[in-house]
Amino acid sequence: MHIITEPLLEEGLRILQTVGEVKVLEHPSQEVLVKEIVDADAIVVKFAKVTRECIEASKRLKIIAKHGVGVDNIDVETATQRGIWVTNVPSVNADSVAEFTVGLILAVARKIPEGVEQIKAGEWRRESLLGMELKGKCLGIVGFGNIGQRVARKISGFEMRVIAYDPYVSEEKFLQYGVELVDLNTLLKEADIITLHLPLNRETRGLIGEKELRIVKSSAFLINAARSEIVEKYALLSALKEKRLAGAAIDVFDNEPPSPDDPLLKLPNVIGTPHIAAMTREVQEKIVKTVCDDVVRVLNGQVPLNPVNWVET
Ligand SMILES: NC(=O)C1=CN([C@@H]2O[C@H](COP(=O)(O)OP(=O)(O)OC[C@H]3O[C@@H](n4cnc5c(N)ncnc54)[C@H](O)[C@@H]3O)[C@@H](O)[C@H]2O)C=CC1
Ligand SMILES: O=C(O)CCC(=O)C(=O)O
Repeated sequence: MHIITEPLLEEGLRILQTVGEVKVLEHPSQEVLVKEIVDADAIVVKFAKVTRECIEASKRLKIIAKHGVGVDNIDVETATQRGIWVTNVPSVNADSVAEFTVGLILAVARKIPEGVEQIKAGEWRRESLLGMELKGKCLGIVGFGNIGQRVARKISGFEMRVIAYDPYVSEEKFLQYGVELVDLNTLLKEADIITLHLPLNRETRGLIGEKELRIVKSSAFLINAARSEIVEKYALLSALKEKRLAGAAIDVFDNEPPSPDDPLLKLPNVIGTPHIAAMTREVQEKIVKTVCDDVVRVLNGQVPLNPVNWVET
């Protein structure tokens, strides 16, 4: 039996049904997931948390397949210890996320959502919507992997200076994209727009905190379409309230969906979107096939094509 924790395109169900019965749980609580995972051979997961408790409750689990890139909602360490494959779908959504990031940059720098709100409310207060031109400004990309590199490529027509920080990518890669490699402090100091494209893990949780937000220009904007917890929420709130940061565009929240009372969403200089950077028809159709194909491979005794862990034999 395989479990799916959120609704899946029909094509995915069809592929999974070739190797067994499929049970769709719609956004299960931890309690339900711990119970349902006991007899599952495979689990396909979008946002549900596959914790140590879940993994330890499972008796037959062979693969936890992430419908996306970031595996921060899966306890990969415990899965690895127990010989369970964890897979993801790298790079397939990178172009859509990069396109969306460019959209967020334009939206926040040019106050597009506020303009839309004004005109729908029958208002015409153009002077309150003075934006920032991108030409000649500096874009700072933190995390220069699949998405970060595509953001650099897609923004090139805007004639910005592009700098990036990523301690794990070779210098040649930055040269190839015409991007300056800098350290994090330099990036925070010099960027007019800072955009995050790195995974959430022990090293990156809270990477952008009080100290870092005190370095940024007060005219700068922060874009977060990576993971919320990379930025310390209360440090960000203070920076925005005290106008030490001009604005932020955020696609990811610590509790999704966020409460309508989330203090970040109450701020006029914050744009929020409901985790939709990868939500294009093209991406969703490709992801579902890749994620389910790896489930089939593992249940047929083969090695998956997109493992994020390894299993000692
Ligand atoms: N909002 C959304 O819908 C989506 C969000 N994401 C998030 O974006 C993240 C990045 O995705 P990809 O670019 O596809 O992943 P990727 O693995 O291709 O690139 C991530 C880059 O971050 C770098 N990195 C790791 N630790 C770092 C650190 N401490 N400082 C600076 N750089 C660091 C890595 O070296 C790598 O080059 C994902 O992990 C996921 O959390 C991904 C897809 C959709
Ligand atoms: O759109 C989705 O399903 C999740 C995208 C995401 O956050 C990821 O790929 O890590």
